[in-house]
Amino acid sequence: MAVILRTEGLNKDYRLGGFGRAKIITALDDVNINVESDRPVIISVVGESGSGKTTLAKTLLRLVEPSAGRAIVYDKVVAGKGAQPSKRDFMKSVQPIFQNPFEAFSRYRPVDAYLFETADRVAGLQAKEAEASVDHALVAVGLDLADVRGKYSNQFSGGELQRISIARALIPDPSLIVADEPVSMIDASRRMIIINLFKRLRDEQGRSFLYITHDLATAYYISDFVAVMNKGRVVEFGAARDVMGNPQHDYTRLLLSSIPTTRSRWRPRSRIAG
Ligand SMILES: Nc1ncnc2c1ncn2[C@@H]1O[C@H](COP(=O)(O)OP(=O)(O)OP(=O)(O)O)[C@@H](O)[C@H]1O
Repeated sequence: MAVILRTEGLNKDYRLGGFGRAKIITALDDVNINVESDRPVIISVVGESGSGKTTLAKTLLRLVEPSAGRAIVYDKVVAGKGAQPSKRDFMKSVQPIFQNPFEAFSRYRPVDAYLFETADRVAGLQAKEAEASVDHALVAVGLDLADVRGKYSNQFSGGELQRISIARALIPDPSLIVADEPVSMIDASRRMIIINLFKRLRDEQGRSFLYITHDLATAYYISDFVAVMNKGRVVEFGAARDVMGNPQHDYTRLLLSSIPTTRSRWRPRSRIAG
């Protein structure tokens, strides 16, 4: 079994204010998560605003350096002491999807230019391979190169643009995709297209996901594992059916009680390792 994601004593302190008036904000406080599996998984991180979810995502994406501890993705230390892969190797194995697809693409540059740039600079593909890889990635998200070539971000809906972001993330053939609130800016009617796409990419392409969300309903629906964060700490972590079906922590119960209608419809996936 591979260690798909493990964090060991992960800590992140932000220092605010000048000398003498400095205030320390502990965004991650001894975060320990361990997911070992022989199949790809979707791990959701839920918690209210300010609980540290984005800081965890940024740490795994190497956008912030942890103050202590380390993170392991697919058996490699990717953040903290002893981080192994070079930047390019790292970007091939862990790719991001961000909240606002309109911020990911400038309106003055055709979106396919971003895809070809990723194929060249991150995946290291030659022109012909790049063309095939970009098209393949777009087909995986329900589009193709002919739909996208030469068009600008304002010619797409938020949902389409987020699917193009996902295609971009697929081009380097990553093992883990870190998706920070990927549907919160998308029209409610189109959210499930993205959520179902994550499931399909897990099952058909073997990608694992870290899905960061406020939305417990979609977390219920797609997760194999769930981490519940509160004030920088992971207060509950485990197989989704355990955390959501039999929460042990008061904070998890509080979160769950805020969505009673969805909870009553939730059913665990039978193949979750337990
Ligand atoms: N660059 C920063 N400098 C200082 N404090 C920060 C910085 N980034 C985050 N924080 C603080 O760290 C804590 C955790 O923030 P974080 O964005 O990780 O939470 P979150 O759970 O993702 O919240 P949200 O759901 O609102 O995005 C908060 O108190 C936040 O104000």
